Amino acid sequence: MNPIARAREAALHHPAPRSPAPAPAQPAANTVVALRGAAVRVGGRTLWSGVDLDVGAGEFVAVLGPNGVGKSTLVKVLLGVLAPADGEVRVLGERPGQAGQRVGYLPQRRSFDASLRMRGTDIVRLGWDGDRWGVPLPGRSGARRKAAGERIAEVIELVGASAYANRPIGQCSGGEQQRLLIAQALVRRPELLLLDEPLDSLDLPNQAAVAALVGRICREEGVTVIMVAHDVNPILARLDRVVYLAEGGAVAGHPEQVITSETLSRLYGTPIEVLRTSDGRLVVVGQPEAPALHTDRHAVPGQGGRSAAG
Ligand SMILES: Nc1ncnc2c1ncn2[C@@H]1O[C@H](COP(=O)(O)OP(=O)(O)OP(=O)(O)O)[C@@H](O)[C@H]1O
Repeated sequence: MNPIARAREAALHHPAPRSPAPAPAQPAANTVVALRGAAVRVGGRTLWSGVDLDVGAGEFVAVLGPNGVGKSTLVKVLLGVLAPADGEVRVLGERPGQAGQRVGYLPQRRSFDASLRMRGTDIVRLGWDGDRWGVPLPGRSGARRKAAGERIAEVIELVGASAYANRPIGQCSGGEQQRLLIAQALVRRPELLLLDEPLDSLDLPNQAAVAALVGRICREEGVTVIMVAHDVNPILARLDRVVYLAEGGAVAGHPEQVITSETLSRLYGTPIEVLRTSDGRLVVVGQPEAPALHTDRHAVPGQGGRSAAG
């Protein structure tokens, strides 16, 4: 039986699993993110439900799925910006939004006007004291300023941005801007870093460079990373696990186990084919779009499904 026929057979006869395996009742001690039976609703529509997920300390996890399935919305739930409609969500042992600076966040791509005079260091500094702009610091403000300056320089060095950090941000390339924004998210030494499509809009060399940087931050700095990704390939070799979201739930596990024709066909209830190119890249064919009107900034005109995993 060919892969499509096998997938169709599996999709017809085995309903999509709501979770990859029976979840433990309580998260393990080193669990950074835990979801139990979580569901999310926006605009009166349930995006996903019955999601069980554990992310352990120091893991590098990608959140994948078709456009509009609710990947960014998962990040908003973890940030505490949006309450889950059902189930339980814990971030660093607390309710979402309660862990403060222990969580760093890089939103979906922002572009800077070429004429913006703010320097890279100013952008990084916003991550340190952006919430206190204009408010004089009480007491030992000189010592605090010095500590802030040292940490900002340290994190700029960490992301390899020292050479251009004093340049106006609008004159930095997309990859340089992204490194500085990652530095901004890291400046308060978060234990968990939430990155929403940080590789989007970057050319291939910059995707590889930023992927390597995030992998290094995870391995060497011990930061747990959850990255929403449109294409898994640039980070595939560095990932501990992937989470594929679907309307009916989620599947999490090692990329080799999850990104398969059988698993994705079962999850989405429709035949999906996963192909591996000669250079090891994964290509997902036939992945459905979310069942709602959605402005699809990733769509390629004339294609029925995505041509890259994610
Ligand atoms: N506040 C809101 N009110 C109504 N609908 C919303 C709201 N926020 C998000 N949505 C919708 O929810 C769906 C999921 O959005 P989300 O941005 O999480 O998807 P995504 O998987 O990250 O998509 P993409 O890959 O295109 O970035 C989309 O259809 C979006 O239009």
